[in-house]
Amino acid sequence: MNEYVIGVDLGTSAVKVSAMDPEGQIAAQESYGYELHQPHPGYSEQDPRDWLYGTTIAIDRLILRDGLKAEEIKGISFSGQMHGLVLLDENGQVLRPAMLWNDTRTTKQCEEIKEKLGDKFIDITGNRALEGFTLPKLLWVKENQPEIWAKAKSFLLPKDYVRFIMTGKQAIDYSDATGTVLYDIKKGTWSKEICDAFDIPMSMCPPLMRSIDEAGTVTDYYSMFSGLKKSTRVFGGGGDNACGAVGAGILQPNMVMSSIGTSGVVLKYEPDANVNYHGALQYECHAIPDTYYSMGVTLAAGHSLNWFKHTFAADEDFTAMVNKAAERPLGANGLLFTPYVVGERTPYADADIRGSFIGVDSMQNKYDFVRAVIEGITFSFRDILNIYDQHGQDFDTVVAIGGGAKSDFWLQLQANVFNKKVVSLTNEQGPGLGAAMLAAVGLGWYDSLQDCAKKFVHFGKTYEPQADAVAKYNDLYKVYHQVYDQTKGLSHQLMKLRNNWD
Ligand SMILES: Nc1ncnc2c1ncn2[C@@H]1O[C@H](COP(=O)(O)OP(=O)(O)O)[C@@H](O)[C@H]1O
Ligand SMILES: O=C(CO)[C@@H](O)[C@H](O)COP(=O)(O)O
Repeated sequence: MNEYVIGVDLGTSAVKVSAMDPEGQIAAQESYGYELHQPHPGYSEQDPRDWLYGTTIAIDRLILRDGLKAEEIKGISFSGQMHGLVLLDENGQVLRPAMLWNDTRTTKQCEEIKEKLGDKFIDITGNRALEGFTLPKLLWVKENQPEIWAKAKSFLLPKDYVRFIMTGKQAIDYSDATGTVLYDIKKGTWSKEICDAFDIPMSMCPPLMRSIDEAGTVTDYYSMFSGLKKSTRVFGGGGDNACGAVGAGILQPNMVMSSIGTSGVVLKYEPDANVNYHGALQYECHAIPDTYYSMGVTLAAGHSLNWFKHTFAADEDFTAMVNKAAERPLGANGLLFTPYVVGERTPYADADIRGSFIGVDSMQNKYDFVRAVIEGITFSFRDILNIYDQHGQDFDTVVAIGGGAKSDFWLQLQANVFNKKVVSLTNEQGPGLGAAMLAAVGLGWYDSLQDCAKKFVHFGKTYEPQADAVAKYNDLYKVYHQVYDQTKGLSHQLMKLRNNWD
């Protein structure tokens, strides 16, 4: 009989499920998309039931369309969009739409946290309080929706909610727990000091577990409507960036990951909890037991390109559009784009900054704009790489993952903008591969994630920096780097007007 694990990648635009065999071969993949709701500037919400239905339909398709037998599915694990708040009542019912990682309505709550705990907050959590994180969202609900807060008994993060419905048990893994900023990264427990400071009952924080540990098996109820066997073992899983790093083989400090999904991430493996970036980068527990990672986040990486396409090139094929942009000259005929279309996180934690096109010229065409968007997103990653440089962190290889790594042109562009060797993966599935690896190790198919990576992770093409392009991008980046400071005041004024007129 064949045996498979399923990696569920619960992303922002869609859920993708990948069935893998013990040799690391993909047996089948399915996905299911869902809506993102942005009812006001800064708001970003999804209905947790959409994640549940999407995941169940995608798994069903593995069985019904792709011919996997339910009894062959031995284990499931998850990669989830991080930080999103799913608030539950005493019966485990969802109390309001989930507030997502790119929801930036919580600036006031972040300031309150900073005022109350200052640098101590960074010492405890390894992070600054930023709008996207879970604690500020809890405080926002407490302040603005007291009738909902009164009913709230626990919270979960997105993938934990899906796992809860599958297994009937509430839990959160360490990698996602760090992203709540309610977690003491050095002690490895929920922080009583932070819960007490903001009057969050510790009983709301779910039990903690390791990413490779078993959370339970499939309940009668979920088995009945999903078609999965009750014996299928369900493992903790991790935040999407931790899983992305596992699936990209980022298992040692000389490698970094660059991920272009809805968000953009530059991530570095860290062996212990003591490296101090003073909150300039996020610091999180890894999905690999007892290790960590640091990262910087561009809030709208793929999202900027998606926005542009939906708004100005809705009928075009994505790949064809990117290929036409590749034919435009380097620097897009003098057009520069900053990808702050939903605000920014790293290096500028600024919910009110907005994007700009600088250098618009009547001789440019649509594909110059596409090229400028792609170049601008990549420059925002260089802003993050600068922080590593400033802290004396060196590395030689960038492993590229995410939707953006589907394009040869964008991979070469990354090598040229970063002036580093960029490596792609042969089976680019993003964090879903990492999630499947967590289940494979949880089942005991491998002793460790490092062992599993030898079979599951395959590096593909290498993109070397091209000297001429590197020099030109260095010059362009110097201009890009000034745009934030020079547009900040204007963006803030516009946001104020918008809010007043709302
Ligand atoms: N063919 C392509 N070439 C370049 N970029 C692409 C291509 N297809 C998708 N993308 C980008 O990848 C992003 C989706 O990446 P993905 O890793 O699937 O996101 P998420 O996990 O956040 O849902 C899209 O926002 C889009 O900008
Ligand atoms: O907020 C973060 C990391 O801190 C994001 O990376 C989210 O985890 C969402 O990721 P994608 O949907 O882009 O994969």
